[in-house]
Formats: sequence, C-alpha cells, structure tokens
Amino acid sequence: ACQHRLWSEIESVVKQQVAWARTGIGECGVGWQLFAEDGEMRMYRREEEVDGMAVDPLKAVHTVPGITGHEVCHYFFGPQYRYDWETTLEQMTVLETISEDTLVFLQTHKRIWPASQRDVLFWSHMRKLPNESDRDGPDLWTVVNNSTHHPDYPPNVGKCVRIYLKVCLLCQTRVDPPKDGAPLTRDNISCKITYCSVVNPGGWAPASVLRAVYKREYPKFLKRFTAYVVNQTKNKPIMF
Ligand SMILES: CCCCCc1ccc(-c2ccc(S(=O)(=O)CCO)cc2)cc1[C@H]1C[C@H]1c1ccccn1
Repeated sequence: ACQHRLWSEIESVVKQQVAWARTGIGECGVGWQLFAEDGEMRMYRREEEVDGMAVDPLKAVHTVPGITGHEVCHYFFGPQYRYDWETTLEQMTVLETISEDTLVFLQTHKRIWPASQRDVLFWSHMRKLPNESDRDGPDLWTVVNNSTHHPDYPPNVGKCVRIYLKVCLLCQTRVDPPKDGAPLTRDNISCKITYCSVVNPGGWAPASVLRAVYKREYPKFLKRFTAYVVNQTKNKPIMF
C-alpha cells in the first residue's frame, strides 16, 4: 500500500496530527478552555469560526486503567465494533480497504435538530509509533481519521450535508510491574489517551446549536468508547 494514491497524504497528516496530539494543552496557544471534566478525563476546546461556522478544535486527555494503547486503537479503528460504541452513527460503509491498517469510510450520523443530517467520508489509518521518550517502554499507538474524496460519493448530493473532520487518537500504555516479579495483569497497566478533533460542519448550522451538540456529545462519546474497550478486553489476554 506504500504506493497507494493516498500514501503520501497519510504520511504527512499522521506526522502532523501526532505532533499536535503530543503538544500539551499548555503549549497549544491561548484560548483553550476546559469545558468538560469527569474523573481522569479533561476536555478542552477553542472557539474558532470558518466562514461564520463554528469549527472549534477539541483536545481531550484521559487515563484509563486496565487497557493498552493497542487495544484502544484496535476497537476505535475496527469497523466491526463501531455500531457498539458510536451512538450518533446511523449508517457506516467501508468504501475501500487500502490495506489492513488503512480503510476509507462513509458514515451518516443521526440528524440533530434543527440542523440537517450530516455524512462524512474519511480515510482511517492505524499505526504503531516508537516510544521516543522511553526506548524500553511500550510503543505508542494512533488512529488518524481524515476527510477525503471518493468519485462515487460526491458531497451534498442526497439529503446529507457533508462534514469535514480531522481526528487523531493517540495512546500511550503505562506499565507498573508488580513488586514481587509476578506476571503482569490488567491491574498493572493503564492507557493515556489523547483525542484531538476538528469538525467543519459543512453546511450552515447555528454556532450555538453546534457548541451545545459538541458539549453534550464529545464527553459522552469518549466515556462510552473507553468503557466499551474495558468491557471488551477484561477477560482477554493483554494485547500490547
Ligand atoms: C449539527 C451537527 C453536525 C455535526 C454532527 C457530527 C457528525 C460526525 C461526528 C463525528 C464523526 C466521526 C468521529 S470519529 O472520531 O472519527 C469516530 C468514527 O465515527 C467523531 C465525530 C460528530 C458530529 C457531532 C455530533 C457530534 C459528535 C461528537 C462526538 C461524537 C459523535 N458526535
């Protein structure tokens, strides 16, 4: 797949998105506000408008005990799990399987009154990254979703307004080995998750409606998704 038409775009967007996800909220620049907090989860956004539309970048950090970054990315990337955790999803189609770690999705999301229904077409790429800060530590894992085009599915033809998004899920596993040299269990691992997203709603939608939707939906999504991964993995061998 290294020669695939999207390969060079994927390479550059993944590098850019991972660098962004690694930037601590303190160095992200001014204007970031904490808008949701729940236990270890902290969700920040910055109010930004493009052509009068709210496209507020979002950055969430969360630490979840008992799971690894590979497991989080596996369940986020895999189409076979998505209906289990993505509550706003109405229809999902895999348009292209570029390689085992790169898919092209078309998704329609449930209509959110008073805005019209949305769909989104994006490539999704999952990748393991070397742990640069700790060479002996576990690798990082990431999934990057980026809007793209497909000749058979032009935007805004049917009832749906096409949205445009860039999403990065970056996961860092932490292992605290048991003192007595006992084998590792899920009690000895946790995952630091950084979720970044920028969603352009496509057609016009009132900024107040969009911001209310994001404020409600993003915390719900991250809590539900991580709980899903904990539940799916609890009786399975640890996937590093
Ligand atoms: C008037 C509302 C316009 C926007 C509606 C909409 C569409 C897609 C999306 C979206 C699409 C993909 C992703 S993902 O991270 O790539 C995972 C794969 O599904 C994430 C979020 C979001 C929203 C906004 C509901 C808001 C919302 C926020 C988090 C979750 C669900 N819904």
